[in-house]
Amino acid sequence: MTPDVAQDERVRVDLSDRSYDILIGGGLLAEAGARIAALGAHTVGVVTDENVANLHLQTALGSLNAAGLKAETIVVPAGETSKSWEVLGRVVDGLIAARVERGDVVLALGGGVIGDLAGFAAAIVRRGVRIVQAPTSLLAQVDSSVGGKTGVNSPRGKNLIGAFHQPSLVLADAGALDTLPAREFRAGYAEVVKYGLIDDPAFFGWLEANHAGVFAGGPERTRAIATSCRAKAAVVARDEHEHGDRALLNLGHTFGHALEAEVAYDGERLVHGEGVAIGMAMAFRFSASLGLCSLADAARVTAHLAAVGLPVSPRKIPGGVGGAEALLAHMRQDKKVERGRLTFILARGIGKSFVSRDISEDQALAFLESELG
Ligand SMILES: NC(=O)c1ccc[n+]([C@@H]2O[C@H](COP(=O)([O-])OP(=O)(O)OC[C@H]3O[C@@H](n4cnc5c(N)ncnc54)[C@H](O)[C@@H]3O)[C@@H](O)[C@H]2O)c1
Ligand SMILES: O=C(O)C(=O)C[C@@H](O)[C@H](O)[C@H](O)COP(=O)(O)O
Ligand SMILES: [Zn+2]
Repeated sequence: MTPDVAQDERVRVDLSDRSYDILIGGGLLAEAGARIAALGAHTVGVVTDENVANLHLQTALGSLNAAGLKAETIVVPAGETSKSWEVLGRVVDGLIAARVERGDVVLALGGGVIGDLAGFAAAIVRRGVRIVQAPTSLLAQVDSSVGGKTGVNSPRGKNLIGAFHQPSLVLADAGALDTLPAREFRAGYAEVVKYGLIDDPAFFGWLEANHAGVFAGGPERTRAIATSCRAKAAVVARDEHEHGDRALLNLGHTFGHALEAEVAYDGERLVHGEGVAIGMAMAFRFSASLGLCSLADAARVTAHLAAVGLPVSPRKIPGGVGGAEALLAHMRQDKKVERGRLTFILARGIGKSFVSRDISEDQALAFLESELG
C-alpha cells in the first residue's frame, strides 16, 4: 500500500538503460511540450482518436507548439476496432509522411487502444522511434501506458500481433479523466481491482471501503492510480517479457480476451475492462470450483465488481456469446499457451493469485458450460 494523500506522484519503471518515469497529476498535458523537448525531439507524431481529439488535442498541440516542436497529428476512429492491420498501416504511413525521425517522438494521446496502436507503430517505423504515452482513460493510466506491451488484434485473437516497446515517459494527466464517460471509467476500474486481487489484499480492502472516492475524484483517485502504477512497474521491472511473474497481470484475461474476440471487438457490447471484470469473477469462481479458494472469497470479488456496476457473468453480455467450445477455441490462441497447454491465472484467495498450467481442456470446458448455462 502507498502512504496516504499525495496529489502528484512520480513512479519509476526500473529497466536499466530503458528506465522511465510515470508522472501522475493535474495539468500534465499542458506540460507535454516542454517535457518532450527535454527528450531532444524536434518533430512529434501525435496519434489520437476522434473523441480525444475533440476534447484534449488542442491542449497537447498548444504545449508542443509553445515548446518549439513541430507536430503532425494522425486521428483514428475511436474504439477497439482501430487496433487492426488496416488502421496500423494508416498510422505508420502518417508517421513516415510526417518524417518522424529516430530521434523524434510519437505521442500516444488517448486510451489503451491509442497507446497499443501508436506504441506498435513507433516500434516498427524506422525500426524504432521513441514513444511517449499520454493516457487519457483510467484504464490507460493504471495499466496500458506502462510496461511496453503494444500491438493490434487479429480476427483470431486479442493482441496477437505486436512488440514490446517501452515508452520514454508516461504523462498521466488526472484532469483528462474529467471528460471520460462513466462506462469507460468503470471499465478501467476493473484493472485497478486486479492489482488487489493479484497480491495486495490490503489494497482490495481499501478499494471496497473507498471506491466511492475513487469514482468521485480527488486524493483517493490519485492514490488508486499511483498504487496501480507502482504494482505494475514492480512486475514489469522483474519480468519485462513475461517469462514468469508478469503473466499474473493477465488475471481475468484468458476468459476476458476470449469474450472480446467472440463479440468481434464490438465495444457497444463489451469493452476490454468489462471483459476483464467478467474474466476475474470467472477466474475466482473457477478457482473455488477446483477447491483452490473459498466460495466466500469468490463471492466477495463478484460483490465488489457488481457494486460499482461492472458485469460479472458472460450471460450479461448483450446479444450473448457462442458456446463453451467457441470460447475454448479462442483460449487456445492465448499467448500464455505453452506446448499447446492452456495457462490460467487462478487464486488461492484474494491477493493470492498464481499461474497454473495444470488445467485440462475438459476441466475448462466443463467450467465454461456451467458459466454459460
Ligand atoms: N498494453 C497493455 O499493457 C494494455 C493493458 C490493458 C489494456 N490494454 C488495451 O487497452 C485497450 C482498452 O483501453 P481503454 O479502455 O482506454 O479503451 P479506449 O482507448 O477505446 O478508450 C475508451 C473510450 O474512451 C474514450 N476516451 C479516452 N479518453 C477519454 C477522455 N479523457 N475523455 C473522453 N473520452 C475518452 C475513447 O475515445 C474511447 O471511446 C484494449 O485494447 C486493451 O487490450 C493494453
Ligand atoms: O501488461 C501486461 O502484461 C498485461 O497483461 C496487462 C493487461 O491488462 C493487458 O490487457 C495486456 O494487453 C494483455 O496482454 P496480452 O499479452 O494477454 O495480450
Ligand atoms: Zn487488460
